[in-house]
Amino acid sequence: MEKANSTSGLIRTKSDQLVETIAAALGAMRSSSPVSSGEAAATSGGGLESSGGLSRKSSRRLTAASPGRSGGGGVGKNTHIRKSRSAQMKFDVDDLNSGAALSRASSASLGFSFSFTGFTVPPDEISDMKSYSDEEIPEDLEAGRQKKKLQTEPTLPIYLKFTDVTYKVVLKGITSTVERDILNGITGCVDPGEVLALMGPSGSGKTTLLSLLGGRVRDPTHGGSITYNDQPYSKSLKSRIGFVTQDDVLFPHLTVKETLTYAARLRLPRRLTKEEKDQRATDVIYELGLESCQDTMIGGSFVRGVSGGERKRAGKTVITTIHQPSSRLFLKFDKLILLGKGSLLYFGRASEAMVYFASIGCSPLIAMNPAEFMLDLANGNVTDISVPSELEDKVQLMGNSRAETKNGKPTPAVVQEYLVEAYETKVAENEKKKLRTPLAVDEEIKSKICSSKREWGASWCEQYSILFWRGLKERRHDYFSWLRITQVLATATILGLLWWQSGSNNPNELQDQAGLLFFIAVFWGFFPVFTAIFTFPQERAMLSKERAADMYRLSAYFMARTTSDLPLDLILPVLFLLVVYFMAGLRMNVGSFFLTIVTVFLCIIAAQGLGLAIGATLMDLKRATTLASVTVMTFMLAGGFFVKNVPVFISWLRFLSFNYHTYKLLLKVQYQHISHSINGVKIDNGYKEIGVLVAMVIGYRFLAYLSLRRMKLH
Ligand SMILES: Nc1ncnc2c1ncn2[C@@H]1O[C@H](COP(=O)(O)OP(=O)(O)OP(=O)(O)O)[C@@H](O)[C@H]1O
Repeated sequence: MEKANSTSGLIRTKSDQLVETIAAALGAMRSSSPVSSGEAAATSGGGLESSGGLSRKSSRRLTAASPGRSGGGGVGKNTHIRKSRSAQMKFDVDDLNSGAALSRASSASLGFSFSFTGFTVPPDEISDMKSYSDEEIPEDLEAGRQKKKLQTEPTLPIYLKFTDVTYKVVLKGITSTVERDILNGITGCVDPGEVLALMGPSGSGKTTLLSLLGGRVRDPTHGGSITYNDQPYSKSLKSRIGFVTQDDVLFPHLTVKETLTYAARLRLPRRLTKEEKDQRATDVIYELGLESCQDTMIGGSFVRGVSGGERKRAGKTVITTIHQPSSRLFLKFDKLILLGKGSLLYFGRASEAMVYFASIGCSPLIAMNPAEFMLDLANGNVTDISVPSELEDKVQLMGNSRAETKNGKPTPAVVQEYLVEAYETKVAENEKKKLRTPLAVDEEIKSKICSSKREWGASWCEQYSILFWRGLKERRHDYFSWLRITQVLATATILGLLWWQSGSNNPNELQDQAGLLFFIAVFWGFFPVFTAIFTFPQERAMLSKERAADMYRLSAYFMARTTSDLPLDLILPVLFLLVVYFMAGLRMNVGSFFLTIVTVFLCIIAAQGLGLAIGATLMDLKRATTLASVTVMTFMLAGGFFVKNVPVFISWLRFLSFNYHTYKLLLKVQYQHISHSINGVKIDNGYKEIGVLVAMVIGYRFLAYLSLRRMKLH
């Protein structure tokens, strides 16, 4: 009993925290302009949605709450599942202007038809949700204007059925391996225009079920059947499913408008023109009341959500997890699934749930919100709940044993057992029978689900260009980072002063200059590796989210991401060499200067390739930086400056070193007219070095691409 109480206590605490978070966010937003925890619009699960209510999330990683997860947590192997918690509330114009409405952009109003959403505990005082019919146009009463009705694409209706869904994880210990059942045969269905709420105590399996239904866990360990319009999951569904996760990732440096516009351009059907897509994004901004903050950057943290009512207007199929809805909100749900320890305690119309529990002898003894009542039941906490005579008999029969707790009430395990059994015997078979009846839907609708053809919102070139510009915009601050420019210029100046007007007239002077050239080869081989390492691990969550929704091809993303930094990669070494070259008095002719720039540029993009490959392969910054530092150091040592008489068995190492090839090329550019060998390094025609560097530029990138291809989407 104590356990049960503490669980519901936890839920209440979350609710309280949420109220505080929202209050704080609203307060902050009224006075500030940057979009932070409450002011922006989201594209999640790859789409956009307008809504009539406000949703908010209070972020919590599933891993934090769910013991027994391995690594970063998740379901099955390494699959990460995060969950969204948001609150639905009625908001006023003030809230809108302050950006409170930003959290309502989710997955579908740009025409996507299937949404899985996570909601959090909506505080009773503020939660309310109005459901709209397709014909209704929500009126912004306080602003005294009628909101423009959002134009949306015709929605493909999706009837989702799931029968006997089971899921287990294999927990590998040091000595033994145990299988743990997470879901034990869950059956239910949800139709277009309906909202199905998943409820249950923490750890009851809501997120796991949500992820399975959303096609996010393609794991052979799940059993039972999940069909969409009577068809199994297919790739074509990817772009039709919006999946709003707890810590939805967005680019913090993009503005609200940019975020929505890029999402619209990538996700809306190809038959729409760019202008029409942009217009749709603008409509969503107005619909959400985000006009005042459309040009504000999203910032670090962000809240989002969706309104079930608005989704209904779009005819979408919605599944959401929710912890503790208010009575009013609870009654707005069409269907409800109540889970307890992975078992189904109730599936059916939300409005009939109380009647069902009364029919099996469980009713509240005090006035209680239905959601609270059901969570207490699912937790096995029957303190204020009447229990059927069967259970009472059990307590009496067993005295102080298994069935009884201190105050004469059955234990949570017994309550749970009773509820599962009651559902199995009274309802389950009937529901399964209903689900076996084939749907009376058009063959065309069915075939759309079956099609394994993916529908891209834009051609490869368009995807490339959208992602290229999005990348440039997102990183515009890094791009013109004065810190980076100062770092490069300061290093260049110090080098220029140390090698001030150095000559190449005698071996000593040559030796000195060779030292400078080697440093240049090391400097421009070192930094690019370490900056490139961050590229993919940092964007992993975004990439994973957008790829799971089939927003673009990986190759388009990869090309855009690896080329959008190139202009800066050229600007910085040019600035550097302009300072060093002339201060140090290197070979004064245009050709040599130009070739030096080209050589350094080749070195940079080869080194970047290595960084990208390491980052993409390991996807873990700590491990990646460790590996990179060892590699870069090895390449530097094998670079031909520090040690000349390398033992034969290890001499091959220098051919892997971009520092070595760059150094050789720089020596050639400077001294080919003076000598055939400088400082122990032979000067030849340089083709081999160029060839090797070009091979590194391409080869490392190819490796990075392959690693990304293998990356699991979640
Ligand atoms: N990959 C996994 N390895 C081990 N245990 C797992 C794994 N995935 C889920 N579980 C366990 O399965 C149970 C159900 O997890 P799930 O996240 O689906 O619950 P939930 O109802 O969404 O919980 P919450 O409301 O706290 O987010 C938890 O006890 C969790 O620890």
